[in-house]
Amino acid sequence: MDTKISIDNIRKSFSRNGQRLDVVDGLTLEVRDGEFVAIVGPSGCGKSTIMKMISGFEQPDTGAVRVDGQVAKGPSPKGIVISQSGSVFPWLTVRENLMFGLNQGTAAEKHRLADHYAEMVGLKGFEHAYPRELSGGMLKRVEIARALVVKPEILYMDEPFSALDALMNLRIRDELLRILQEERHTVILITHDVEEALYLADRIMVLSPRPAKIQRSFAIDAAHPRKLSEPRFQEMKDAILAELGLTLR
Ligand SMILES: Nc1ncnc2c1ncn2[C@@H]1O[C@H](COP(=O)(O)OP(=O)(O)OP(=O)(O)O)[C@@H](O)[C@H]1O
Repeated sequence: MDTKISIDNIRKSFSRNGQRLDVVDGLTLEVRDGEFVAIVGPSGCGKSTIMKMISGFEQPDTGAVRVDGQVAKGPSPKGIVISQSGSVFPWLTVRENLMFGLNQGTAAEKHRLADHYAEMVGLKGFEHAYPRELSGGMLKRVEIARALVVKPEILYMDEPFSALDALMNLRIRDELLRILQEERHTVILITHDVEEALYLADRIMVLSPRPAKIQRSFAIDAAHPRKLSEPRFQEMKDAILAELGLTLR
């Protein structure tokens, strides 16, 4: 498979109270077209900063991020970010939210596309509902549908499910996998949830404490759905937690 995203030795520091804070310290990673890469790291190590640089919203001090071989100087139209905070407009219905990013086509075509993606994420029948009428899990589905409707080549997911309760989190993971089987996207997921990464990703990159760099990577050569209770996943989970400095007895 071809390289989709190439992250070449990126560094980032911030200045705080006149002091330099090194946040990312030489991160290098190649993501193949259609690959699902999860990045896990300890709290405050620089995960969101890394995601902002990869998605083009922040520029690295040195190094470069390339998408399809082109240096990313800003957010690429090829990718879309799904974050924890959410971006659903409360004053628009589900259908209107989904239509918002569509620039081409007639109103009827936009309706059809919006309703298709609403159905895909399990929101059929809620096209005319307002966000305040939806549960947290349904809102997250609107978020995912809003990202998918513009047919992005890359999904950048920054702790997208962390605000959901545990059960809804598990459901949404399965929906995401189902959608990715229907429409292949390249995905970068930032998470602190090792099981989420093990369940979803083709590869897991474990970050060091701040300043962040890749400490170790784990390839997961296993089909979906995955049963995380299997010994091989438990062993990998223990190894990842050990990398994060959490050794369980
Ligand atoms: N724009 C900024 N200016 C100054 N410092 C910043 C800026 N953005 C992030 N930082 C600092 O960089 C460090 C890493 O922040 P970042 O949000 O990337 O970490 P994180 O791993 O995503 O955190 P968390 O696990 O809590 O979500 C923190 O100490 C933060 O205060």
